[in-house]
Amino acid sequence: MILVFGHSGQVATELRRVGGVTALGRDAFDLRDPHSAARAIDAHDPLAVINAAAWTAVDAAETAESDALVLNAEAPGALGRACAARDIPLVHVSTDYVFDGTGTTPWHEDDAPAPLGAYGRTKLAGEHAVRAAGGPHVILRTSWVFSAHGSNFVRTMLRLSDTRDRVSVVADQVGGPTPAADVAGALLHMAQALRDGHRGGTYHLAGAPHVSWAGFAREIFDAAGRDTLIDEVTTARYPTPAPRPLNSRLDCAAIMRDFKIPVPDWRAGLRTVLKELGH
Ligand SMILES: NC(=O)C1=CN([C@@H]2O[C@H](COP(=O)(O)OP(=O)(O)OC[C@H]3O[C@@H](n4cnc5c(N)ncnc54)[C@H](OP(=O)(O)O)[C@@H]3O)[C@@H](O)[C@H]2O)C=CC1
Ligand SMILES: Cc1cn([C@H]2C[C@H](O)[C@@H](COP(=O)(O)OP(=O)(O)O[C@H]3O[C@@H](C)C(=O)[C@@H](O)[C@H]3O)O2)c(=O)[nH]c1=O
Repeated sequence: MILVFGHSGQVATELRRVGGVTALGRDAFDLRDPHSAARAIDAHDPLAVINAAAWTAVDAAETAESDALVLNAEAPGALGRACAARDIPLVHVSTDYVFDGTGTTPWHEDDAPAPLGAYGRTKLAGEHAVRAAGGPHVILRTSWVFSAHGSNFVRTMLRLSDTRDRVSVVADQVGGPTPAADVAGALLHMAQALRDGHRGGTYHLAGAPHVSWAGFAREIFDAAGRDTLIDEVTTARYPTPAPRPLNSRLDCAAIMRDFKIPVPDWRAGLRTVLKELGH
C-alpha cells in the first residue's frame, strides 16, 4: 500500500481515484505537527509515501510566509527524515514557481531555481529538506494543475464567466497546464519505480503544448461553449500580491527518458474535466 499525505486536494483526490492508496486528510494528521508524519507512517507501514499536501495559496503566502514554510518545507523535511529512517521511498511534489521565469526556453531540472515569491521560496525550501533527509526520493515539479475539484484556474474561469461577459487575463505568462490525473499517475509510477530500485532525483512533468494563461482561458471557454470575451493584458497591468514567473515552461525530457512517462496533452485533460463538470 502507498500512503498519501493529503486527501481532498486536487492531486490527492486523483490518487484516491486510481486506488491502491491510503490517503490521509488533515483530520488524520497535521502537517504542522513534526511528529505526526512518523506516527502515521508507523501506523500504516506503507511500501512508499506520496506527499500531496501543501500550502498552495500563492497570494496568501506573501503575508503568511512562516506558516507556508511550516507546511511546504518543515513538514516535508520531517516526512523525509521519517521515511529515510525506515528506508521508505518518498515522492514529493514541487512547482514551476521555484524558477524566476526569465527567458523563453523550458527550465531543465538542473537549472538554478530563484523563486520570485513566498510560495515558491517555501516550496524550494521543501525540495532542499527532502533531499537533505537522505532517503530514496523523487521530487516531481509540475505546473498549473487543474481538475474537476478544488481550487484551480479552470474552475475560476468558469465561475467568472457565469457572471461576466468579459474577463481580463494575463497573456505574457507562459507555461504548461497539467491535469491532476496525469500528475497522480506519474507519482504512483515513480513510487513503484523507487520501490524497484530506481535511484530517483528531481523531475519535471507539465502538460503540452505551452500556452499563456489567456490562451488557456480561451480554450476553457471554447471547450465549455462559453462566449465570454477575454481581454489579454500584461502582467504589469494585472497586479497580484505574489509575483509570478513569465516563463513557466518545464523541460520534461528526463521523465520520459528515465520513467517512460509521456508528456500529457492538457487539451485532452481539459475535455475530460469539463465533461466531469457537466459541460
Ligand atoms: N495547484 C497547482 O497548480 C500546483 C500544485 N503543485 C503542488 O502539487 C501538490 C498538490 O497540489 P494540489 O493538489 O493542487 O493542492 P490542493 O490545494 O488542492 O490541496 C492541498 C492539500 O494539502 C492538504 N493540507 C493543507 N494544509 C494541511 C494541514 N495543515 N495538515 C494536513 N494537510 C493539509 C489538504 O488537506 P485536505 O485533504 O485535508 O484538505 C489538501 O489535501 C502541492 O505540493 C503543490 O505545491 C505544483 C504545481 C502546481
Ligand atoms: C483569476 C485570474 C487570474 N489571472 C492571472 C493571475 C496569474 O498570473 C494567473 C494564474 O492565476 P491563479 O491565481 O489562478 O493561479 P496561481 O495560484 O498562480 O497558480 C499557481 O498555483 C500554484 C499552487 C502553482 O504551483 C503554480 O504552478 C500555479 O498553478 O492568471 C488573470 O489574469 N485573470 C484572472 O481573472
